[in-house]
Amino acid sequence: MGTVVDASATTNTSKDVCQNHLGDKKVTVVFVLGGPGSGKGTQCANIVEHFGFTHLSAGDLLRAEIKSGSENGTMIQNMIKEGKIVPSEVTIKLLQRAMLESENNKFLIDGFPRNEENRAAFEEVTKIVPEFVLFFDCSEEEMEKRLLNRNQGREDDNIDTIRKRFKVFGESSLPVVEHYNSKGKVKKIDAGKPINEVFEDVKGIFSLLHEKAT
Ligand SMILES: Nc1ncnc2c1ncn2[C@@H]1O[C@H](COP(=O)(O)OP(=O)(O)OP(=O)(O)O)[C@@H](O)[C@H]1O
Ligand SMILES: Nc1ccn([C@@H]2O[C@H](COP(=O)(O)O)[C@@H](O)[C@H]2O)c(=O)n1
Ligand SMILES: [Mg+2]
Repeated sequence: MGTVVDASATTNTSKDVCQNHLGDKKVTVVFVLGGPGSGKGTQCANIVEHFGFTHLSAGDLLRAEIKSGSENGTMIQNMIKEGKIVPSEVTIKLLQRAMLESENNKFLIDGFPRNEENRAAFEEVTKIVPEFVLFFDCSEEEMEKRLLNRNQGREDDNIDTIRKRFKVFGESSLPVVEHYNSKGKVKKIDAGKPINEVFEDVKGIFSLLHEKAT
């Protein structure tokens, strides 16, 4: 997907790791953003394995909430089928609970914030500042191909919903990436390459973070 994110403005030169507090623990948060099918979940699994982060996918947490029989389940299911963004208070509660229940203090938050409301509400409620935003840049053509071949039984992996998700991504999620880019927080990755090549680039970024933290 063509974006206006300027790769030259993506390097965070700060030597300090952001110190955020959640309850009584210090936490490091990396937001993982990118279009539907850009490979966020795939690369998060690799980062977990190599760098000891805990992966929290907002979409997975919402799907688990549907399965749990929650009172919000039907509303969430309808929003996901339409490719729409669930109200922030619901998603933020799920993310906060997952972080508090985890024994880890390093989190990859995948697929969040997805719009300006998500971003502002998370900042307001948690006061957490992301260390950086990992942004997977991929063409719609490639993402569509990947989603139609994913075969995980997701109700939103059909061509009608996929088109709606692309529209929401362009209209609501890319502006969030732009917001963080204007603050020098975005690390953009070419996600159109094969999985192992994408991970080589991702590794470079997380190795630097690891060095900064030690
Ligand atoms: N670099 C890649 N090259 C080819 N296929 C890939 C690549 N990365 C991921 N895939 C495949 O594409 C599909 C989508 O990947 P993944 O689930 O990681 O995307 P995602 O960004 O998390 O999508 P969503 O936003 O819909 O959750 C999966 O079937 C995955 O195996
Ligand atoms: N912050 C978010 C994240 C996701 N959703 C909804 O879930 C769908 C699937 O998300 P994936 O990241 O797993 O692709 C997404 O299309 C939204 O309907 C949300 O509302 N808010
Ligand atoms: Mg995913």
